[in-house]
Parts: sequence; C-alpha cells; structure tokens
Amino acid sequence: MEHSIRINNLTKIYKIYKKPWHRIKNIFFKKTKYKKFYALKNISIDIPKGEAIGVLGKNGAGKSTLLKLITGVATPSSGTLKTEGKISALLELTSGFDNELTGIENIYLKALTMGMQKKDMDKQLQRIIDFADIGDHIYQPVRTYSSGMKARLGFAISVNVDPDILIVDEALSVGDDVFKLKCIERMEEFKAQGKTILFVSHSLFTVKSFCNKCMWIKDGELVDYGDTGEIVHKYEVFLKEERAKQKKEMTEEARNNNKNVQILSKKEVLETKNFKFFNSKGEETNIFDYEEDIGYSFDYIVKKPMKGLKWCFTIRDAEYGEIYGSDKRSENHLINNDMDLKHTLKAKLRNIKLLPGKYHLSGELWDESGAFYVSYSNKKPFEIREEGFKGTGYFYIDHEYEN
Ligand SMILES: Nc1ncnc2c1ncn2[C@@H]1O[C@H](COP(=O)(O)OP(=O)(O)OP(=O)(O)O)[C@@H](O)[C@H]1O
Repeated sequence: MEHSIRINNLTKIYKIYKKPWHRIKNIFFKKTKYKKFYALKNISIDIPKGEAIGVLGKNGAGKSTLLKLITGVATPSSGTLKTEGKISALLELTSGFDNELTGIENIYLKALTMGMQKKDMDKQLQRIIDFADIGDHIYQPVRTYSSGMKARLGFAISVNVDPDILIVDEALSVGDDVFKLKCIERMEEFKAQGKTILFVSHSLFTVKSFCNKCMWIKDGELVDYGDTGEIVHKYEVFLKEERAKQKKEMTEEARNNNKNVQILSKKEVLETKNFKFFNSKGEETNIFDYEEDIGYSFDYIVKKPMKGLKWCFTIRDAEYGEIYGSDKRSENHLINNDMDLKHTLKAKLRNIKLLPGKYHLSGELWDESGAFYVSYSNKKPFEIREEGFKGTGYFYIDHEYEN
C-alpha cells in the first residue's frame, strides 16, 4: 500500500514561560525556567494515498498542531514525519496572507511560498478568481476582507494549485452554505482523483458525509483511527459523556452559588424512602417493555410546615444526559403536605416510547419558596427490553412518507 504521510512517534512540546518576555530572555540565558506542555504525544499513524481523513477532537486537542507539523509550519520536538507529494494547506484563514497586499498579489505570494513558477500561477489565476467569487474585492488589500472573504480566497488558492495532499482546517465554518457546498464538491473531485485529504471539522455531519476514515485526537494523543462510522460513533458517545459531566458540575455549582435556592437536609424537613418501580400489572420490576407504562412509588414524611409542595421527575440516559424533565412550576404536581404522616406518591409514566437501553430516573420535591429537596432516585437504572429494531437514539419517532 502506498502512503502519502507516515508519522512515527511524533511529539510536540511547547515551552510555557511564566512571563512572555521570559521567552526572549531564554534566547540569551538558556537557564530561564519554563514548563513543558505536550501538545502532541507519541503519535504514530500511516495515511494511505487517496484517503479522505477526518480529524476529530475537542478544542485544544492538538489537531492544528498535527497539521502544522505535517505541512512544515512547525517542527516536531521528537519523532519522524514523512510526506510524499505537494501539500496545499488551508490552516488558519490568515495564514500566508499579507494584509497590505491585494487579493491578486496574495495569490502570487502564496505561489512563491509553495515553490510554484509565476507562469504556472498565471494559468491558474482566473480559476482562483472565479472560485473565490469575491468580485472587485480581489483588487483590494486583504486587510479590508471579511473572514468569509479570506476563507474564500484561501480555499480557492489551496484547491487550485494541484496538490497531492490537501489539508483543510475548519475553513468551511465561516463560509455561507453555497460556498460550503462548492468546497465540498471540489474536495469530492480531489477524492475522485485519488488525492489525499486531511479535513479538520467540528461538524460531524460534514465529516460523516465526506471522509472515509477518521482519526480522533484527545489531549495530544491519538485515541483511535479507523472507518468514519465507527470513530464518529465513539466520539459522539464521548462528547455526550463530557456534556453530562459538565452539566452535573454546573448544576452543583449553581446550587452552591444560588442563595435563593435553599437546600435543606431532607432528614430535617422531609424524608423519602422505599423507592420502587412497578409494571402495568403492579409487579415490582425495573425491566419494562417498549411502550409499557412505567410506574414508581416512594414514601415521604413532611417534618416541617411547608407551602405548596410539588413533585417532579427527570429521566436521564446511561451517561446522565437529561432526556426529559417534568415542569417544576406545574400546579398539577401539587402533593399532600400534611405533617408527620407517611405519604406515598405513586407515579405512572405512560406509554413510553424510549428505545431499548438503560435509563436513570430521579426527582425532587419543591415547595413554594423555591427550596427543593433532593429526595428520590432509583439506585439501579431501569431498562427497556430489546425488541425489534426501531432506530437509533432515545425515542421512536413516528414517521410517514409519500413517494
Ligand atoms: N505556540 C504555542 N505555544 C504554546 N502552546 C500552544 C501553542 N500552539 C498551541 N498550543 C497549545 O497546544 C494545544 C493544542 O492546540 P491546537 O491548536 O493544536 O488544538 P486544536 O485541536 O487544533 O484546537 P481547536 O479545535 O480549538 O482549533 C492547546 O492547548 C494550545 O493552547
């Protein structure tokens, strides 16, 4: 198999100085203290010729650093990197542009930096101008361009210099829809010609529709590399988990900061116990069929007087991402608040179209003042049994079509 990029044990370390001028100081006094920051750690990957590779990863994961090393804009701290053929890269929208020069002059400047002859660029000039499609702005200094115009010009140059490897970093995010489509079409042509493409995008939809392989980078390390479907799926699961974690932390922080929301120890004010799930026959279980009613109950005792006691519930997925939360303000959720009696709340969630999987149920009891009592939750998740395939995601959505 022919490879266009071979990367072995690639590491990039940035030196972080306490103060910006320490960087300069270090040129003269080598002993200036700095911290090492690993933007890339021991990346090894061989990229075959003719693949369209999506590069996935959160902000700061190291994607741009990797692309900069491949294009030679930055140098590795250790490891080796071999590329075959002419590389054209659109890394940052401003990269390579001289703001004082016009669009046309910048086209020639780029040709120069890519080692192209002027006469070869002369032939491409009209194609680039047509592709960029920014009208008379092409004769104006680039400093007067909007970010969309810069992206147009940058992309137009990158794809019209006949590269063997095309590298595109998020450039499409600033263009309008028509321009995005045009870029994708041009990239499809490249793919058909058997050229190698590296494509960084936060749009998983675009990556899925365009790339046949993907790599996923996290904290400077290569987590996985393989077919797009598989890697995007794993990455989506990871993002979902991250979101759930973040949300949990934010909720806790909000609770800690918000003085209006008083959290009272439930033992002092309210006690809940005996949480149970039951099915439509009244039998205790936490396993349900698709579309079956989910019943649950718990006991509570009110120990201090409170006005307008209400209940609510939340269903979360296996990673604690919220799927549904009932309305906390609803008058329909008022419950009995007589003191010192044991009350039982029985709830029924009807006709649930949740797809097979595990889910968490929890809920709170609120009073009129906004004080809430984290009162009940199932220790074990409830489960919807596997049944005929109904699709992916959380819910079955009824659909129809005409042909
Ligand atoms: N010149 C530099 N000096 C110090 N640290 C840097 C430098 N360039 C990048 N970094 C750090 O290296 C890490 C990786 O940055 P990089 O730009 O490669 O991330 P990315 O995955 O492309 O992120 P994004 O999706 O936000 O563009 C970040 O933590 C960043 O702050």
